[in-house]
Amino acid sequence: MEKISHHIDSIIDALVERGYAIIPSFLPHAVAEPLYQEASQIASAHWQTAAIGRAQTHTINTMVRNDRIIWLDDNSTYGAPFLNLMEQLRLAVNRTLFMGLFDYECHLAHYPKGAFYKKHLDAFKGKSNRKLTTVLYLNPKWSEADGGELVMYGKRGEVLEKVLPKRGTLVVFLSDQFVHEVLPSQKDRFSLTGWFRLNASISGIIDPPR
Ligand SMILES: O=C(O)CCC(=O)C(=O)O
Ligand SMILES: [Fe+2]
Repeated sequence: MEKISHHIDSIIDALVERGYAIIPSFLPHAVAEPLYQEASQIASAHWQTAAIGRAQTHTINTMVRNDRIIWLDDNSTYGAPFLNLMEQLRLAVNRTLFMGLFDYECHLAHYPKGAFYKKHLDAFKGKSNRKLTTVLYLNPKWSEADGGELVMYGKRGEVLEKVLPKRGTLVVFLSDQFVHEVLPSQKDRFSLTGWFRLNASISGIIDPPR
């Protein structure tokens, strides 16, 4: 508990300072292991091909990404402790940064050998209610030779960070600020990707009543 609130404080400090945070060993082994076991045992038929965009712009393009996903619902027993931590993060961000984060959506992602996700932004300014992205890695062992790094880019296209998808590492960033990509993975790569969102009715599509 002590450790988690300490992590949440460092995430908030890093968000204020540079718009993103990378916290190795954020998720305790006892929470990561059941999630990993669950994810790695789900039969391949249950995973859906990941799409790009939502609703009208929902398209499947395997040239851009070819990972596979499963949305996590609130009833997931193995997901509950993680969702609980994200709720603590949401409340702390709202309390200190007044971001007005309303809810959190999250999916498991499986990148089989050779899978990647080319450079993209998770949200376009004013066009999406996704405000803050989280990525949590579940792989018990990962080395540089396994590839699959998350690469984050700065405003001039420079590389800001290359993150190895090691178990327990949490990455948090402002969804409309950082272009990023997942380099081809040399082996099965499991993660949880989520987005804190504004209430859809106040995300710039419909003006709130005054
Ligand atoms: O798995 C990662 O490192 C990043 C995934 C990602 O960029 C996404 O799902 O939008
Ligand atoms: Fe992304």
